[in-house]
Amino acid sequence: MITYKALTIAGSDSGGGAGIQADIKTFQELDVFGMSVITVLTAQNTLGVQGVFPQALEAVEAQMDSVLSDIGADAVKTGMLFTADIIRLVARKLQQHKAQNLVVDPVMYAKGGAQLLQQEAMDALKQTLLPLAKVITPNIPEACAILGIPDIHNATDMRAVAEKLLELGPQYVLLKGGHLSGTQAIDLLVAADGSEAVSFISDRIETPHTHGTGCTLASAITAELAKGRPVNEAVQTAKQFITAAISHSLNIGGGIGPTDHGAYRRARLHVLS
Ligand SMILES: Nc1ncnc2c1ncn2[C@@H]1O[C@H](COP(=O)(O)OP(=O)(O)OP(=O)(O)O)[C@@H](O)[C@H]1O
Ligand SMILES: Cc1ncc(COP(=O)(O)O)c(N)n1
Repeated sequence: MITYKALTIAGSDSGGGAGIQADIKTFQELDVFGMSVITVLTAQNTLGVQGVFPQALEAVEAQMDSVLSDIGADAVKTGMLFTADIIRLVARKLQQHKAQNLVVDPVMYAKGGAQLLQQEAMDALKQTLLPLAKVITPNIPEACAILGIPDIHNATDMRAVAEKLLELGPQYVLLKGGHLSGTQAIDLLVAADGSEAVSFISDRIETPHTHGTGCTLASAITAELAKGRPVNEAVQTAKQFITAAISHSLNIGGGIGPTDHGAYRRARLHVLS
């Protein structure tokens, strides 16, 4: 029986691999009831982003009020928010509804390069949303953009970048190393309470089909936090989930294909049977 509830506040990806669609699939696969607040509609496929249509602020506010005033959420994730006004509204409503277990994925660019956060929205992200987060999950280019520093290119520099991000107020920073080269995909978790940094390491899978990996990882963390798991355990399960999904990524469409959100469950069923 599903008893835990998670909410994603993000953009819709018509292609189904990232955004709201990836998040809801991930919640379902991890046995958590999924709900959504759609901030932006994107016309998107494996080839790129063909259109970006921000929703009216009233529409975003009404969705948040509907869900949080009645059903509530054990954990909340934010993804593509696009404008400073949407970010400020979302932050205000999350505080008003006393949202718990907030995971902020500071989405800035799609894999194909399309801009998913307006340049002038960076200050709003830093000042209003990041301080509310339990966990933030930047990739390396996003982390460096937030800090206003040049991109880093090796895993040893990740610790300093992640710790600098803690100064912006989140309780944990999970810095994703998917954009580095090398035979391993290394993510680093650091905590504001001073506990030991932890690395989550998997073999790097050779595939171009990684559309939506960041969304999927963050929503898997959110699902596990909704169940009451500690952050370390939530990230560990999420890393297993995304590694399985990338291992079975889908060569559909003519560009960067999505991952298989069902792979983690199927692997576990296989082991259990
Ligand atoms: N080729 C790969 N093989 C194995 N794991 C990977 C690979 N690429 C990314 N990952 C893992 O996938 C997760 C997402 O990392 P990534 O750095 O790709 O995020 P992202 O760039 O934010 O994703 P997106 O662009 O989809 O938002 C991390 O756990 C990362 O280590
Ligand atoms: C609506 C939406 N949210 C997030 C992403 C990032 O995912 P990716 O970088 O894998 O394209 C995206 N492409 N679309």
